[in-house]
Amino acid sequence: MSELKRRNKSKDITSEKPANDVKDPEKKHAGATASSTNQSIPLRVLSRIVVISSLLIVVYFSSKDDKLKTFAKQSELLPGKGRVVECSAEYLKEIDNFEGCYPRECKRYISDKVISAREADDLLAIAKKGFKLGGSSGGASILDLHSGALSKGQHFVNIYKLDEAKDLFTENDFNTFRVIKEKIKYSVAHHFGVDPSKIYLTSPTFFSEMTPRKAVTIHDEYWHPHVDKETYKSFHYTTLLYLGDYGIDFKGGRFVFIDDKYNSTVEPRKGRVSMFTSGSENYHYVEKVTDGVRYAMTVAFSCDKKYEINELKK
Ligand SMILES: O=C(O)CCC(=O)C(=O)O
Ligand SMILES: [Fe+2]
Repeated sequence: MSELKRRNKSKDITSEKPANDVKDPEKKHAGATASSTNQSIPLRVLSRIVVISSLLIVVYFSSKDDKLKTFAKQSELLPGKGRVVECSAEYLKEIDNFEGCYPRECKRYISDKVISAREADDLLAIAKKGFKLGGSSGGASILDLHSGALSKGQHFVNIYKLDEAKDLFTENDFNTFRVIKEKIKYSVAHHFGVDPSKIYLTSPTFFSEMTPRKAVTIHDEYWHPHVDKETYKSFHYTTLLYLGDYGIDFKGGRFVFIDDKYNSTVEPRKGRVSMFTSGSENYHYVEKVTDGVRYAMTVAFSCDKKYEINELKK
């Protein structure tokens, strides 16, 4: 912009010069002077228009930045931070069918106190063991320990059917998963005011691995805005457990809640749990990862017992 201003300024000076520069009186007939003065007025106006428009452009873009607010920073240790949002009508209508599962309020809630960094590391080690045997050819892979689904190339394989995976996961691994899942479940029940025996672990519950690699199939395109309830029918409460740190282990990859006035970002932090009602009140997306590898676990709960999945067992 300063370059624009500088150029406009120099245009102004050039346009005024003939009017003031009366060194050769012979050339300075009244008509000639009048005509250069007339010319200088529109140029001055024009230059002001250019300056004002440039200012408006700057204001527009900086106000766009204001529409993105950080809700949870990676560098802060949050005991708990929530924001209440108005439940969508469809969500309430559906959830009304399930006794004990109706939330006190719809919201998103972030806590760094539910799961420790040590527990997150233990889970990460389990996830990495699995991902070693697969990996999408595009930027996003998943591993679902319940169904066995593992991204491999452009498809999915069942990890439990791979010879190399026979003794990959130990009883201890499954116990680690179960303990963490239970802690998350009780935390959801507590923060949404629902009966813990009335929310059921549901599918898909999975580890995700996101990289800057170019997407090859639609499954690699994790950055599209979506409503979880529409993507995954059985979801009523979504939780995300982050297994790495934004800005340290990877760049990009912030989680973004899309709201009317402004969007709110959650910066992943190891052990951070984000929980929210899965209706359209919590429309969201994940920014593209631009560097490093981002690991997280999606754990979801349904109010509908028919969507309950079994505990992990050896
Ligand atoms: O990993 C995340 O932060 C969010 C993933 C997500 O939106 C989903 O699994 O539905
Ligand atoms: Fe989602």
